[in-house]
Amino acid sequence: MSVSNAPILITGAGQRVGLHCAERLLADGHRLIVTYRHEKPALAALRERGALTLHADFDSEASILAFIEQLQGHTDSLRAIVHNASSWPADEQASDFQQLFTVHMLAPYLINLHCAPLLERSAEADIVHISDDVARKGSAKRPAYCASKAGLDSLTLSFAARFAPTIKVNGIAPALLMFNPEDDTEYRAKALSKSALGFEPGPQVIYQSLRYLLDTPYITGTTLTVNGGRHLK
Ligand SMILES: NC(=O)C1=CN([C@@H]2O[C@H](COP(=O)(O)OP(=O)(O)OC[C@H]3O[C@@H](n4cnc5c(N)ncnc54)[C@H](OP(=O)(O)O)[C@@H]3O)[C@@H](O)[C@H]2O)C=CC1
Ligand SMILES: Nc1nc2c(c(=O)[nH]1)N=C([C@H](O)[C@@H](O)CO)CN2
Repeated sequence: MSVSNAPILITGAGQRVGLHCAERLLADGHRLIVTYRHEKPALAALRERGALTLHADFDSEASILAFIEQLQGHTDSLRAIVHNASSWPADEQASDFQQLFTVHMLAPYLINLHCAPLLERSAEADIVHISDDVARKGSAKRPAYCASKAGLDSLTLSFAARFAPTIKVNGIAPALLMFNPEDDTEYRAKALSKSALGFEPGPQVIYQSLRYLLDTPYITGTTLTVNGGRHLK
């Protein structure tokens, strides 16, 4: 028996893009489960609007498996899983390598494998990996971050083939979406100059892409590029 109002899971939804998508999906009428690592003021509002907030730090196989067990205790179905949680070190060190691959690859890999049965109980089912356009060309400054996102793009292809036809698996690969408060004027100008469209789009372009993937039944194994035309410069 398929479940029509199964919840959507978004990881790392305490702030910025994940929070925006959580708010929009609640407004669309979806039931929602979000993960957070550090308590944030915005989480209280999500709870007031009915979202289930689960603490999760995807820093080891054990912690990821513990989250999965926690999740399975709260729901027996899922409409979608959005893998948004991510770390972006300002000054990447070799010591960051393991944690970047854990959050960007091991967490989506284990959650997808263990939670596929929950998705299978939903009439429509989607997995969406939030990647990064930088995987297209590499990153001299953040090679491990970039490689971990490239690996996530590969998981999109593999899980799309593995879970078809019951679960669609797609990705969204943004370039600049939102600056961070510490980004100075020079950095901001340089980042904006890297795209053909030249502006900071904000988190809504990820929600629009996510809505498109959730609503379109004939797309799987696809990663949407949302980069303002960086590849044209
Ligand atoms: N912002 C941008 O311009 C761009 C973003 N992207 C991608 O879009 C997505 C959203 O970006 P953005 O909103 O800026 O992301 P953030 O940098 O704001 O991080 C999102 C969340 O991930 C959580 N997180 C980080 N590490 C872990 C971990 N080990 N376990 C669990 N949660 C963790 C953080 O939790 P906490 O805060 O509690 O530590 C944070 O709230 C990301 O996947 C990002 O890589 C891609 C290109 C550009
Ligand atoms: N987890 C995060 N990943 C990324 C972020 C971020 O703030 N958090 N920011 C970027 C940059 O905007 C980059 O795309 C342009 O300089 C990339 N990934």
